[in-house]
Amino acid sequence: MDSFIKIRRDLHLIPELGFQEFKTQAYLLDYLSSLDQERMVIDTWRTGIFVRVKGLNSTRTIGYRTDIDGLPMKENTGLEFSSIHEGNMHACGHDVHMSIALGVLTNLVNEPINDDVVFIFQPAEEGPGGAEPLLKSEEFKPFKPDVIYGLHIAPEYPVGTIATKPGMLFAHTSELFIDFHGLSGHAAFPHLTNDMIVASSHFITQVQSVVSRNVNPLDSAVITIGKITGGTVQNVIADHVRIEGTMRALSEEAMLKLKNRIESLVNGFKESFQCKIEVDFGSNYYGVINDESLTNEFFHFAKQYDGIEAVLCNVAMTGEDFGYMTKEIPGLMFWIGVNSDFGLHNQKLNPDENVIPLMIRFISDFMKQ
Ligand SMILES: CC(=O)N[C@@H](CCC[C@H](N)C(=O)O)C(=O)O
Repeated sequence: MDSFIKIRRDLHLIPELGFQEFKTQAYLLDYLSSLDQERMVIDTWRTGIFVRVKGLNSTRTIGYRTDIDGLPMKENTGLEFSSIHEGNMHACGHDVHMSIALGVLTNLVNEPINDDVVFIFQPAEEGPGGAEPLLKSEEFKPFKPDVIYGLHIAPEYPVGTIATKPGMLFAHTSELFIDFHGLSGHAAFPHLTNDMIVASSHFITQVQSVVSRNVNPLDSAVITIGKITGGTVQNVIADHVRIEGTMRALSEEAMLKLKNRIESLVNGFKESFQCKIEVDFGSNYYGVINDESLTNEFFHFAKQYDGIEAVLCNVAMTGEDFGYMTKEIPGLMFWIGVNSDFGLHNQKLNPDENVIPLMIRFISDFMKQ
């Protein structure tokens, strides 16, 4: 088996949530210790790692970022190397991202190019967001690159396809947590209680009209509620419901509109349901905006590369805190096809591992050119 497919499987076994990637960090550091130390400068930041691979005659520093965290989801792939961390899964491909990063890094240590290349193993992409604090950290300062690249697996494309576009690739995002507090009591005496299941259900229905009625139809946005918790038993009225979701928008104005409308809806609901409601917008990611000239140069290279099909894609409503990096540093993110019947954040996501050696070769060659 290809050694980087083996690494992907090892990492797939041990998915960890944001800022708890201790075993993952230890695994990565252990692998790095097996390479020629003369060529590398390594530092850690929380559960992340920075590695500078020294070039032969460097005039600039190229950055390459991979995310390293998993999701709080139970895996259902049936794979022999399924997660041994019950309730956590690499369901967004960060195991594949890491193994590709290690492969490219290894190639550049063994066959250095002129420029320095900084590899960023970034924690907490799925939440609460590692990129923003990482960029502000003291540890990052000596590693800051002049340009930055990152990739993301795309289940819907075949292996060998690369998709990206200049300008906005991923949306602005904001998490959404809302707690409804009422009064519990006997199911038979609703008039003596304040039922938060009824209040929150109305809210969930009404919040959908924010996108359809308040956002300019030419300016896309999404509000998704992914989790509801509340109540204790079928015949007790619930005094607390928590809804958890995420909002996506293609402009900062539209995101502000979503937040303002939610605040006003909440104020109305407090009045109409006579309850206490707390809103928390959690972590917010800036949209991923690809640098035009880096994208064109990359596209030009990919178009003539044997075994790669480069396609222009549409902007996606996915979020990525790589957006904080492209805000500060000219950068490019691209999708890589992994041909899975099940999509991102699905319990059965099963990327085709042939993408790993192919992308290691392609990205190493891109850096070498
Ligand atoms: C690529 C991808 O799937 N990213 C995540 C980022 C989540 C950000 C945050 N936790 C949120 O839910 O808003 C995504 O869900 O798009």
